[in-house]
Amino acid sequence: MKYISTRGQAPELTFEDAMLTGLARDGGLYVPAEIPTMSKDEIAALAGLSYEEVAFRVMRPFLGDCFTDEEFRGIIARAYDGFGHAARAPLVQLAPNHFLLELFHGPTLAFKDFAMQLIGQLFETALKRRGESVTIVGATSGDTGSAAIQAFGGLDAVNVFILYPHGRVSEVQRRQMTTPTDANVHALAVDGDFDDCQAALKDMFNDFDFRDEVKLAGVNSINFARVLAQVVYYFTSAVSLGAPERKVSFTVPTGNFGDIFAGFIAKQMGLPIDQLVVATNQNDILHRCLSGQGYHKGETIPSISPSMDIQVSSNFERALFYAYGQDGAAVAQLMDELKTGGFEVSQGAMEALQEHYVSGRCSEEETSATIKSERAASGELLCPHSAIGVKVANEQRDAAVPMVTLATAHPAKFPAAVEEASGIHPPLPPRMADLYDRSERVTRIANDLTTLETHIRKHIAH
Ligand SMILES: Cc1ncc(COP(=O)(O)O)c(C=O)c1O
Ligand SMILES: N[C@@H](CCOP(=O)(O)O)C(=O)O
Repeated sequence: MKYISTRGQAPELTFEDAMLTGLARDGGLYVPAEIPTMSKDEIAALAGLSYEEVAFRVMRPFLGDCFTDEEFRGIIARAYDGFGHAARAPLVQLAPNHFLLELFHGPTLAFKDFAMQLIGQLFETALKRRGESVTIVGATSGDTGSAAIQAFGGLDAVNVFILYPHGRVSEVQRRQMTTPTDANVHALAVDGDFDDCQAALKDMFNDFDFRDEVKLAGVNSINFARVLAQVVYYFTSAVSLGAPERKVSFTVPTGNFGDIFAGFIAKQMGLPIDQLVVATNQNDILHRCLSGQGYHKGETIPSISPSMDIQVSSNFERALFYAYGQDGAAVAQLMDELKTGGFEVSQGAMEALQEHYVSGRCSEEETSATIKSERAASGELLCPHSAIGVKVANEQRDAAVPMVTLATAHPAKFPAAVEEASGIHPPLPPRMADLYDRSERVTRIANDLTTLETHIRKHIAH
């Protein structure tokens, strides 16, 4: 099993090397050279299995011979052991044929834990075997950072630096990043927005001297292992609703396009997915693009769903790669045009995108109204991101096909917005009830590559 870059100019790597490499050296993202498939019988056989067993069967073919079966089973078991729900990703019914997939029962209360807990264990196993260490730098709009700090905090072979946009994450998200006491994790509050943080991260990967000196690694969804772990819950939920005999649709609150792209991978593997619905907030570049208006950056407007305040959606590059028939040169050209503002999608590629994805947008008012109305209708208290999913799903869905909307975070991560909309203050789970009492450790830092790299070098050394 080999991994290739979306820009076609980087060396082909094994799963483990691609995982430890992060961004490809040509600036692209790694994808499997061929997507493994599962037969109808293999999918049907997943019914009734534990989340961990489904995870093993779905992900195993992507790993090649990098990990033994025994190693991989142990990794999966440890990854999901700390989840607060026996089903890991339970489905609840909102309305006839509309279901919510609760992805917020992990240690930091967001879907990121599904992948981050797994890759924490994968990194630890691989690095120990190799006798190597790495420097992880991550960019976050709030949830990736807290999940990474939780998963990698205290591990011997990694230093972790998380760049988050100063003043643009919720207080719970910030505290989850700034209160852990492990000496190997560092929260950096960058003067800028999430796109600035993600651009700085990619610039570090493209600065080969720095990259090689600090042994840079990435745990954002630029890392295919992150996406792979998220494929699993498409299978568990679809199978519990009757797949492979029955088609199932999914609506995904979307920002960096990693979660919905995991749905695309599940579909390519053979899972009978009808619609994959991209739900955006007011930062709706993806919705505009999928509606045929080209991909053009605008200003990021802060919203009550801050984790989705994104303009440059990293994994959209992977979607474009497949839409352009795996033409790395065409993707490289589009990404060059993006540096100066945006690009148009060719007619053929647009048709290919629209074959797989539909989209919708949700305004701030509609987000709040959905939190309120869904609480009244089904009793479910949604976080703002999940509310965006529910609103767009209701607009797009075919009543005859089961729709699964992904609930990507716990409402307690965004208490102000949820309380304002519903009048209900969502409490933090007991295990983190003292979050507001813990002291914070954070460095405020300029959005400047040299400053960031200097800071990282200095703190690795110490
Ligand atoms: C709570 C929440 N919902 C949705 C998203 C969007 O997911 P993706 O970036 O994979 O599109 C994010 C951030 O990525 C998030 O943190
Ligand atoms: N919403 C994300 C943004 C980064 O996404 P990733 O999937 O590429 O890590 C966040 O919470 O940080």
